[in-house]
Formats: sequence, structure tokens, C-alpha cells
Amino acid sequence: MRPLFGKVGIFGVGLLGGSVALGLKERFLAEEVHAYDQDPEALEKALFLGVADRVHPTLGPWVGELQLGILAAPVGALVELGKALAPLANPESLWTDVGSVKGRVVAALEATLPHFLGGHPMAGSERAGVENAHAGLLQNAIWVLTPTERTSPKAQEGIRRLVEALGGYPLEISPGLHDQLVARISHLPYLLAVALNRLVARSPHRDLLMFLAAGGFRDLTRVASGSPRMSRDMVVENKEALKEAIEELRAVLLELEDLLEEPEALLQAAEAAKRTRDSLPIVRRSLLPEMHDLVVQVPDRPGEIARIATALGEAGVNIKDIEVLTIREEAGAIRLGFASREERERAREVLAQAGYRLP
Ligand SMILES: NC(=O)C1=CN([C@@H]2O[C@H](COP(=O)(O)OP(=O)(O)OC[C@H]3O[C@@H](n4cnc5c(N)ncnc54)[C@H](O)[C@@H]3O)[C@@H](O)[C@H]2O)C=CC1
Ligand SMILES: O=C(O)C(=O)Cc1ccc(O)cc1
Repeated sequence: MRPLFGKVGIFGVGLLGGSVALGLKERFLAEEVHAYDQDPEALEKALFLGVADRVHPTLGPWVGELQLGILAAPVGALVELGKALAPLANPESLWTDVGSVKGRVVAALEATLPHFLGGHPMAGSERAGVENAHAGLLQNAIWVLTPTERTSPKAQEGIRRLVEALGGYPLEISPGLHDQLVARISHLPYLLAVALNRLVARSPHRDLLMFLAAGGFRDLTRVASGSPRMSRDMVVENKEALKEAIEELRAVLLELEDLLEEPEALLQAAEAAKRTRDSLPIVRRSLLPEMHDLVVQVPDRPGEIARIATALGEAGVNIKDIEVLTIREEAGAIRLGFASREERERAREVLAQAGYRLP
């Protein structure tokens, strides 16, 4: 059987580019995967890890042989990269990107590259680089596609097929709306993670604060561990929408500050926040079939996850999804997802019998 695509090029072979490349290879979707990166070390690793079949330290005539090109460099580099690729690209080739911000980038790339459609997989991690890439990162991810009136039917059809073949769920949104939404759900949380770390680092009690920081601080600031260059580019590129979101946050913080004097009203705000947080879909894969969740409290000691999995396995209960919610010194919590209500109830019985607390 012929693969879906001929030669595919990945431009910027880091966490995202490497994960797309691995997805293409593991699912036999490309005849050959080529990678270009401005960092020779990234190319060396990509070859060594089997992420790409061929690597190129420079752009050249090889670009003209590609049927599909995927731009996966930091957002601030995408427009220039597109300009450099345009004269080399085959006029029939398909192009997309995985950048976290779409407005200006999409406008520039669709004006320069043939058959371009912007994309943004809503999946990632706080790790950078090809050494952390894996195909599973994109599986079941909501993958935003941002068509405009300039998008060709060929690009729309081809890139949608790419996303589906990689195991993602395409969701079409306009570039402008995309940028407003991610400003609130991704870029503002990132900036807040930076802000909280800055607050601690500036304190005269920095060392003591670091020592005392518990799960909450860790959970809230995880995304600050991501690639600083990638994240800086992301927030700068989306600064208009992000500034609006910061304004909204400022107002909300002031409201909450006032509510410190009104404990009843603050309790209502806290209850509303809990309802919103608790209704987040498990691992944000809302297009997956309905999942029935169970939260289990677990002591923090070696072998607990194995013990839970074994107890459920022996009872013939299949775990569909698993998420570590919190890690504490004495106890943590794990959320388990099951395919049906019946299986969840069976799991509840089995785990209660095994002595686990199910809050
Ligand atoms: N990290 C994440 O969780 C997510 C990132 N994205 C987007 O994916 C893109 C890549 O991000 P990551 O893979 O996380 O970053 P990364 O830092 O892991 O990889 C970026 C790669 O691009 C290379 N690069 C930098 N400038 C380049 C240029 N001018 N030409 C060619 N290569 C260049 C770097 O050497 C590096 O290998 C960004 O546009 C980011 O906004 C999208 C979804 C999630
Ligand atoms: O790790 C996480 O939860 C993230 O949110 C990472 C991330 C970073 C940038 C994106 O454009 C999308 C996702």
C-alpha cells in the first residue's frame, strides 16, 4: 500500500516537529521524512532517534521534492522561514504549521507558500526538544485548523487528512478567534506561571519559600518549565489578545481582593470555581467517547499504581485513561477513566475492598 504522502519535510525538529515526524513514521504516512533545523545538534539527534530519514542543515532544491511541508519552529521564526521556503517549494505542495499563534503568521504564510492551511495541535508539554518528542503527544489531540477565504480546497482537504491520520481531531476556527481563545486558556496561564515564580524569586525569603512550596505551587507553575524561547515568542506574537486577557484578570483579582471582606460571597466564588475546574474533561480530550471517572486517594509510596492496576486487572476491569492529579508527601490522588458506568462501579467496589479511599 502507498503511504498517504510522498516526501514530507519538517522545519524545526523540536518537541512538536519531532512528534509529528514520529507520528508520520509510526503510522507509515510518508514515503520519507526530511528534517531541517537551524541547530545541527537537533538534526543529529533526529537522525539518531529515527525521527527523520534524512536531515538537512540548509534549505535547498530538496525542498522542491516535498509533497507536504510542516513548519514547527518557534512562532517568531515562522514568517521568515516561510519566505525562505517559498521560492524552493513545488507549486502543488501542501503546507501547514503548528504555531501557537495564528493571526499574522497565517496571513503571511498563506500569501507566500502554496496550498497553506494554518494549524495548532492543542497538545504539548513543558519539555522541549526532539529528545522529548513522541507520537502519542498528538494522539486524540484537538487540532485547530484556521482556514480563511484564501485557503484552497486542496489545502483544506489535505491537511485535514494529515491531522486525522495522525490521530488528532480537526477543529476549524478563524485565526482571530483562535488567538483570543488561546490568550485566555494557554498564554495567560503561562504568564501567570512566570509571574508566580518571579514573585518567589524576588522575595528576601526565596529559599524558605522554595522549601515550603507544595503541590499547589507546582501544579500552577508547571508550564513555566517549557522552552523559554518558544513561550516568549508565543506571548509576544499574541500580545494584543493577551493584553485584553490581562486586563480581565486584573479586574477579577480586584473583585476577589474585595471579597476577602465578604467571606460568604467568597465561598460562592470558590464553589463556582470548583465546579468549573471539576468539569474540565479528563486530559482535555473532549471528543473521546464519554469517560466515567473515579478519583482514588493513594499513599505516596512505591508500587501504588501497579497495585491499583493489578487489582483492577484481576477483576477484569479495563482502565481507559489515567491521570495523576496531585502528588503530596503523604498522599496523592489519581483519576481513572472507564468506558462505562458499570465498569466504574465495579472498579469502585474492587478498590474499596483493596483498602483505597474514594472521596
Ligand atoms: N511546546 C508545546 O507544548 C507546543 C508548541 N507548539 C508550537 O510548536 C512550535 C515548536 O515548539 P516546540 O516544539 O515546543 O519547541 P522546541 O524548542 O522543542 O523546538 C523548536 C525547534 O525549532 C528549531 N528552530 C528555531 N528557529 C528555527 C528556524 N529559524 N528554522 C528552523 N528551525 C528553527 C529549534 O532549533 C528547535 O529544534 C512553536 O511554534 C510552538 O508555538 C504548539 C503546540 C504545543
Ligand atoms: O503542557 C501544557 O499543558 C501546555 O499547555 C503546553 C502547550 C504549550 C503551547 C501550546 O500552544 C499548547 C500547549
